[in-house]
Amino acid sequence: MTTLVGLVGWRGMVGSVLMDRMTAEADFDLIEPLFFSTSNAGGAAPAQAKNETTLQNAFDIEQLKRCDIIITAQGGDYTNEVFPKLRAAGWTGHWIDAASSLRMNDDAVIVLDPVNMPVIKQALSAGGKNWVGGNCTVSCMLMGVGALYKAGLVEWMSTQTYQAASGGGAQHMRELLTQYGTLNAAVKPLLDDPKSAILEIDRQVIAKQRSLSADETANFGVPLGGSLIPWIDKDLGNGQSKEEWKGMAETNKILGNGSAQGIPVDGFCVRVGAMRCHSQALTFKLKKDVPLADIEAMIRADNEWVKFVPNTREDTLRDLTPVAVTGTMTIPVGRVRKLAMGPEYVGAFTIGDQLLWGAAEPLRRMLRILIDR
Ligand SMILES: NC(=O)C1=CN([C@@H]2O[C@H](COP(=O)(O)OP(=O)(O)OC[C@H]3O[C@@H](n4cnc5c(N)ncnc54)[C@H](OP(=O)(O)O)[C@@H]3O)[C@@H](O)[C@H]2O)C=CC1
Ligand SMILES: N[C@@H](CC(=O)OP(=O)(O)O)C(=O)O
Repeated sequence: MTTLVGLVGWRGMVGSVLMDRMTAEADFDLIEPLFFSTSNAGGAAPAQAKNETTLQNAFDIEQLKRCDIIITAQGGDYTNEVFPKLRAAGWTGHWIDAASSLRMNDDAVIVLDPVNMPVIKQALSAGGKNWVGGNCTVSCMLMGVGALYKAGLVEWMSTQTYQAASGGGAQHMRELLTQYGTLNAAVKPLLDDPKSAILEIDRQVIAKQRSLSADETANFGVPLGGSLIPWIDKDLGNGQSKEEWKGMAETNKILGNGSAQGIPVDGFCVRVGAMRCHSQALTFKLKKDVPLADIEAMIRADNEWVKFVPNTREDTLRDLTPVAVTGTMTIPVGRVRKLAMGPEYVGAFTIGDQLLWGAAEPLRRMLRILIDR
């Protein structure tokens, strides 16, 4: 019998990327999809529908209960509301989720199978049913440099992130572009005049940034275009942002090290004016002095998506930017070099499309793991 797979959140940003990937990989050939909506129940399901061509109400527990597997990119509020009701109603199917709500629950696995297939398999054989995608920066980082963790070489890691507007969602991307447009328009006559003074342009830009309307900063709270914001997600009250906290908690959970202790991972998470793709500068303290050639070989051999970028200006400019990576499954790792602090200190820079490896792809692959069993 064909597996009935409920899809919730399929038209959102993560959901659309998921749909594209499922279509590209012919996943729909293997399942009977049942599409849900929080806003358009009774409407027409997308073209990938087969027998079930009407959108179901995403809050209808009876309809959800029909599914063998539910895959959701609808968001944390939806998960918080529906998941407990569904389990309380006796549903024993597999729940695959992009939201962070259930991530740290003991009965949930953070799925990133190229990195933690053994953890997934162990949970599967123990009857695990809850599968959650990791935080985008964590997943992309581990896809790039997971080899060093797997080899047991990492004593600690510090990460400084440069996270794109898309991490906040569609409205954040629109807001960033609107701000860039407003700033450009404010100085267009001066820009068009090659003889105009750059400091006058700068003065007018900063004046415009500081006077942007509330509408133009409704999502980020402050201007991002031509600026940056060194805080992402909630304030934990101990000086750390929640995004920064996830670095250590999720890395160790993904690796099966447990969340309370494990390898120290910490740093600063920063929103920058990139459209899509999260970038990060990594500092490793390794447990021993490992030759750079060995580090390169380990990173290159880890998985089929990682791309080692030689540490030259030319290679970096060509292959190690969000513009180069957006929309691709490639995870480049470059700028790998020993740092001045000593031979065990290694620096690296990596980028990942946070809508692909950072969100949709680990979910899609978990679906395939369940179907292909
Ligand atoms: N953005 C990111 O980089 C990442 C996001 N995630 C997580 O994934 C989840 C979903 O995030 P994201 O995809 O950004 O959320 P979106 O806001 O893009 O989509 C969520 C839902 O909003 C509804 N919606 C309302 N208006 C529109 C519209 N105009 N176009 C499309 N959908 C609309 C849709 O529900 P309906 O069809 O029912 O109306 C849709 O499923 C969140 O939990 C997020 O934390 C995880 C990792 C990375
Ligand atoms: N917090 C990420 C996006 C995200 O959705 O993360 P999480 O899945 O951990 O809530 C960002 O803003 O870039």
